[in-house]
Amino acid sequence: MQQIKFGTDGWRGLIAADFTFERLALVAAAAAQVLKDSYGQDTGSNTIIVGYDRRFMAEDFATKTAQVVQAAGFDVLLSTSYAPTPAFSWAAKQENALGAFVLTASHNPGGYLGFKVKGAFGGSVPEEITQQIEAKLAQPSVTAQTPGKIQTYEPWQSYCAGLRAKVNLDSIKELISQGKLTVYADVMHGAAAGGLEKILGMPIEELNTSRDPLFGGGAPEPLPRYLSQLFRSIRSHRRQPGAGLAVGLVFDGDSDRVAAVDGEGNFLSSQILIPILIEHLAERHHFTGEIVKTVSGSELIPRVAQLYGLPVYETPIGYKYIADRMLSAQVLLGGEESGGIGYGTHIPERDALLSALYVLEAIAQSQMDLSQLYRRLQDRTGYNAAYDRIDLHLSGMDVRSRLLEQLETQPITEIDGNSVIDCQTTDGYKFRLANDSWLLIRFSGTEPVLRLYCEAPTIKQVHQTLNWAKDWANSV
Ligand SMILES: O=P(O)(O)OC[C@H]1O[C@H](O)[C@H](O)[C@@H](O)[C@@H]1O
Repeated sequence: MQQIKFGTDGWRGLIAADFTFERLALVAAAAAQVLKDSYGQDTGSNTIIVGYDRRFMAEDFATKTAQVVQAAGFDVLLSTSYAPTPAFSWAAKQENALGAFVLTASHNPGGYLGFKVKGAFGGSVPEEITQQIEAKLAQPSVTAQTPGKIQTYEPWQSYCAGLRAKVNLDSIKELISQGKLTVYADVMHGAAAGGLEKILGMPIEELNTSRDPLFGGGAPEPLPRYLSQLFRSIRSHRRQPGAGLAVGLVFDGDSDRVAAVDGEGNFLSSQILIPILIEHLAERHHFTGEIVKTVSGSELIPRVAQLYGLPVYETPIGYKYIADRMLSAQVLLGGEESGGIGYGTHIPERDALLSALYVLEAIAQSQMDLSQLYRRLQDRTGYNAAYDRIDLHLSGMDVRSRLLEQLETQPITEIDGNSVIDCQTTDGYKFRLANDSWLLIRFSGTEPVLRLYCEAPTIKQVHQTLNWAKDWANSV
């Protein structure tokens, strides 16, 4: 059995092996107490929201959580259905609660469940708080003399109303109802199911809608290898005579990560969506504020920010760092490579449905396909680059130590024949190369993998550099 440890966002574990009712009870009781100590004074609240996604027995684990939290003397608002994680972060803030516990393992495969802790401010709690929770696990749980109350909570209504208020839905709905735009939403069997239709109030083409706790044998992660049905749908749309614009929007298992497929059938990760969204929000909404990116974010992000005179702030990888910045500075948008994008107009939290709505608004108001919007940005900035990432599975912690030692003691000065001109160590090792490219070598904080990220002028160069890095890692 693995030790209970909070990773980049929450505690995750294999159902029945690590993630059991018994261990969940310990974590929930400790986390409730820590939320009270951290946010009790400011909120004057004694309430915790408990939400869940569509994973195997997620609602049962949520009910167990609610019972434990109630027994510890807290009032609970227990969700009446699955909903996106950001809906529960939103609820924590709207209901002036101490925070929210969300039973979700996000984009991980079906064998996993997890416990995310959101604070009263409406986002993931910082590391100090998860460390306090871990420290409390060793102490015996307190049972209050007077248990709290459990009430039910409908999570969609307030959340959808909040999102509707942020976008011009009419322009989107008009285009859809005139047959000029077809919207495909791949909800990957996850918690975004039904979301866009609820917000738009009209049918769209939703894929992988059914609840499938095994996620079709894959994982609910917005990566091209899991999106074959979406690619097929867009291809067959293109073959229809007089087909209008089309877009595929992709949501991970708990709807905090987003990706898209353009009308030409190209996959657009958040590396491309973030620049498109910055342009849209700065150009058409006239929003200002800082752009927050992580070290793995595309170089196109600062180039587009520069077009609008927007300052850029860079953090290590993990949305918690972006959320922290959103709490202390005026941020327009904070986004990361893995698909999480959040907005200063909303909560300090990634929100895939809001991102999808802004993408739809950009298409509706420009009447352009995402591929055209991307190409135009490349022209405007003069920056054309390709990007990819590979994850290498590590056989054990000793491999990790060996690689780290190698990186520290034998600095890399040349990569596949290109000299290294700079090495940044904010998070992992980021090498800038003489041929206008960069390679980031970094250990994941959530899985036993070494991540290799690369951006270079052509996809061929990207793959050459990644192959070099793979060989380097395998040779150590
Ligand atoms: O690369 P990793 O350390 O595995 O992190 C990958 C991702 O994990 C979680 O989903 C975090 O909430 C994200 O902020 C982070 O980007």
